[in-house]
Amino acid sequence: MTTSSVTTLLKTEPTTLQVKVCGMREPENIGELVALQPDYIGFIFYRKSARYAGEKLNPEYIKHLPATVQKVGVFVDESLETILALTKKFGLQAVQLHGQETPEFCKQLKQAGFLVLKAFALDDDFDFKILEPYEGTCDYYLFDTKGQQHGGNGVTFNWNILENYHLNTPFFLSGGLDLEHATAIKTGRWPWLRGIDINSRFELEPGLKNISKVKKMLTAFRE
Ligand SMILES: O=C(O)c1ccccc1NCC(=O)[C@H](O)[C@H](O)COP(=O)(O)O
Repeated sequence: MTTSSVTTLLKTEPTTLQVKVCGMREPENIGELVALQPDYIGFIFYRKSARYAGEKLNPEYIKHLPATVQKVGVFVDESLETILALTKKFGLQAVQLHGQETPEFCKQLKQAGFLVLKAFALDDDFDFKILEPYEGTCDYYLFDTKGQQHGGNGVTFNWNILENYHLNTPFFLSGGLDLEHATAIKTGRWPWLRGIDINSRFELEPGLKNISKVKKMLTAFRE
């Protein structure tokens, strides 16, 4: 098989979209979510977030969640030292970076064995060229909506901008996703889309998810 046919295969082969549920912190709520077997569960370690999980999480409880769900720590311009300490404390397999983290920083975490999602805040003027130095330094990009907060703004961006995506790193779609978007996302207009990230549109209050609503989204992506 030639390099170009491998590339074509990789870009067009249908894949099941993965689902990440972000902003969890209440033990019972976490237990109910994990029972639904999402692909990823996200804990926010950014103090200014309304979903900051930090001290609320019991490290032993989080460490021993079933291995079927990958645990993601969400950080904003945090030091490498702190990220490494928190991943160890809570047994996290993945890190999601929502600040101005450099390609070198992402690479260090990837080389340390973590799955790395680098988030970018998109608006209509976003230039995907700025992602070029990040190629090969992270596992996924996470395309979120540019807003007042570093994340969790609850607003979608104009997905038409994704037509300009020209790189080779698969990405997660994020930013204000709700049940009503499931069909449009699944129609698969974006060859490099590998998953979705849901958060505030599935909350009863910040940090507490509406489990039956999350279940509907998971079902929509698995049928
Ligand atoms: O959710 C937050 O409060 C948050 C704060 C700072 C950095 C990241 C944050 N969330 C990260 C996520 O992965 C969210 O799911 C993503 O931003 C989308 O959130 P939403 O627009 O509420 O669906």
